Amino acid sequence: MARYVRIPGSIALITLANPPVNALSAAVRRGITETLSRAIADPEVKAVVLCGENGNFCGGADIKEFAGPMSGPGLVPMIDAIEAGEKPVVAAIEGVALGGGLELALGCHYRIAHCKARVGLPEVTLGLLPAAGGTQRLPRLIGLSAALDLITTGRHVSAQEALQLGIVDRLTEGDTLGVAVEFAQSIAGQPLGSRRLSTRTPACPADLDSFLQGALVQVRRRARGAMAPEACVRAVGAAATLPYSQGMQREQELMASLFRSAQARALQYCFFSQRLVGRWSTPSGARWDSAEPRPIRRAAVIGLGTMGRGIAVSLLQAGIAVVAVETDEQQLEAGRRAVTALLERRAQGRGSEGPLRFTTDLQQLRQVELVIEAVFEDLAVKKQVFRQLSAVCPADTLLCTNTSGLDVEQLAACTRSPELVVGTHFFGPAHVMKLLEVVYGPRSSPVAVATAMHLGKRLGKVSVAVGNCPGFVGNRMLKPYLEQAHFLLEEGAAPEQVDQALEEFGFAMGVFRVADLSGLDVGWRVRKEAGLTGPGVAPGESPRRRQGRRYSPLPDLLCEQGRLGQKTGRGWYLYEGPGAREARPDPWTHSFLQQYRQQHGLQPRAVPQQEVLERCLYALINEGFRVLEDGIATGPEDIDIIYVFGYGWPRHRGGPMFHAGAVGLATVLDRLEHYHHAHPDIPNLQPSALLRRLVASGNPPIQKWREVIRRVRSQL
Ligand SMILES: CC/C=C/CC(=O)SCCNC(=O)CCNC(=O)[C@H](O)C(C)(C)COP(=O)(O)OP(=O)(O)OC[C@H]1O[C@@H](n2cnc3c(N)ncnc32)[C@H](O)[C@@H]1OP(=O)(O)O
Repeated sequence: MARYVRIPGSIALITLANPPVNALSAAVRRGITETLSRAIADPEVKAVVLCGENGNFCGGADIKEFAGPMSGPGLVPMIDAIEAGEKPVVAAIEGVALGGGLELALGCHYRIAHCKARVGLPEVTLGLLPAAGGTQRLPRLIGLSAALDLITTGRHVSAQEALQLGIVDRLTEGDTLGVAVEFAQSIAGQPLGSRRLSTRTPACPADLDSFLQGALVQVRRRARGAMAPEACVRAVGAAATLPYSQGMQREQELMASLFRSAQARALQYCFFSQRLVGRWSTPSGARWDSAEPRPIRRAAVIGLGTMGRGIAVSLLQAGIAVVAVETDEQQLEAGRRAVTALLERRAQGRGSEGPLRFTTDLQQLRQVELVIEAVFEDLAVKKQVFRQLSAVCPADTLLCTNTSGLDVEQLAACTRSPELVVGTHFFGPAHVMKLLEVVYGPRSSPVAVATAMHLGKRLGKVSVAVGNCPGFVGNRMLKPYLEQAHFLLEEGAAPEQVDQALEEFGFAMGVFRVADLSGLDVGWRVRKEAGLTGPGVAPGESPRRRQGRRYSPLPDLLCEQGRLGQKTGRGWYLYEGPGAREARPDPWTHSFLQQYRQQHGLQPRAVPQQEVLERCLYALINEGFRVLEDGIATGPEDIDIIYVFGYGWPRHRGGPMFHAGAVGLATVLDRLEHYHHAHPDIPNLQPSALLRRLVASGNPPIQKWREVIRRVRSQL
């Protein structure tokens, strides 16, 4: 679908028409090919302007087509034909020119962009590379170094940066199309020569080999195990060393190695899942398309600890006025300094922020439309805060709790309007991390859920609506994962061995390095409150059994030794000193584990890497199936997005539930049965009913799981 219009002054206008983003589907490619031939054949036409309908130039190739057989004209010959033509083609870029959309624009001889447009080659984020000449033309236009940055990160570039880099020739604040048409008239008949980017020689760094080597090291570090970034480096490297036609051949070969890869499938699944979670629904029938969010202009944050500070910054940056509340002047002052410093650090190049007020007086909340409570993670303290909030805030104020797993309904019960209470589980640092779990309680109203989900979007977060249970989705699933890691230490593994297996799988940090970073005392406090350790434990109870199941006291024992992680300079690992970050294996930990095993009569064994992965990951996945059975998450995509955006699950592996499907559900079931048989005292290894049902249903693709989930839920 591309429209063709002849406009006065010998200009042909070709408009891509495939809303919402004019993706280059087979029909659009056909449309461009045909209309371009028409323009070339028409002797009256002296120049062509290419634009997109609906305020968007083009969002790239149609990702939905990737799963099926490719049909219609290829992108490469289509773009080559534009570049090789004798009539100048001007791209008029509004909205976005991304991926194949930018490659199309690079095949044009001139590019004129609206000042609010964005361009980029985000193929790497889909497990691909820009294989319609992007890896060959962009370096020839802006130099190897800048092109490599854009292509390996996939970042979107503002129109201003695109102008500075030389990607676009001119910006306009007004009528992009009008400017492009006028420009096309002015250059009609001029020689095209080096406007054909394929004829240029790219500007390269002096020591090309070490530059490319350095780039490979960098991309490997950034996304461990991801194939596409490496392929991008190699393709861009080819632009520097080979003539254009051979570079294009290399680009095609590298693309062929990626196109049908499991990683590309996983990343494209993430793309669509990220959008799917926005179309939320709850068991009570509330839905994204029927519940109307309330506008939020003024909000309050209660508690200016680490999380509260980040939440306040996030709100302010979204242009929302914030009242920041602390209990006493000293804490308030500390909060004020921290928030101001964060805002200053992030100020450069950002838009205007909403006004900010600090107070210790809850009466100042009479005007706010939404409150986010971010006090200490203690139910009694939070209940007290909710009682106070309910007394001072207007009755229609939405009250949110930032908790990582406490019961939202118990807090709602402390208020006069329980239907206006939801959980907003931010991830730290809250102004950086992209995930927001929006937790609806049994009484949360559709408008409350819709407002929190909409707020998350305004804050630039990926929001996922989840049900109310201890730990919600993310932390609930984390528990069996952590538990397995501790059991593996008891059985003979070392922390660095477990971490290495997980890091080779793709996590940025293994479980023990993460624990040291976040502080071992966090979990210790939770376990004490749950009566698993400390004074709440019944006298005479075995240290390795709690509540009728296997328990590992290892992390408690470390805390009792004052080993709380990085902040104390020692945890599972040893650090240079308190606050230092480089983790070193600690002989103390090894001998502590040895003594522990001896004390409990445990015969250490060599734990294979595969067992580390299977037990940690499959225990987590198994809990994911239970989360689905219980209706806490609506579909596997919700879980996967939570894990990719909040828990460092490697994106190129799609998320835990996608990974289970990729490994094969029957395999996951088989391995869980095997491990449960070997460890009958670990209930988390017992395969869930849903997993069994999915296997019995013939291992359907993940997109079909929801049907089976509905059946299982209806029978429970
Ligand atoms: C032969 C192989 C060649 C590959 C080269 C390529 O071009 S690969 C594709 C490269 N392009 C991209 O990665 C861009 C992907 N899209 C986006 O980043 C964003 O969608 C956007 C264009 C920046 C627009 O963002 P916005 O927030 O405004 O909207 P949504 O993201 O919600 O998108 C609206 C709907 O459009 C669908 N969609 C977007 N891009 C594509 C695409 N390239 N192909 C197919 N569909 C696309 C998106 O899925 C949304 O659909 P819904 O059904 O409404 O969820």
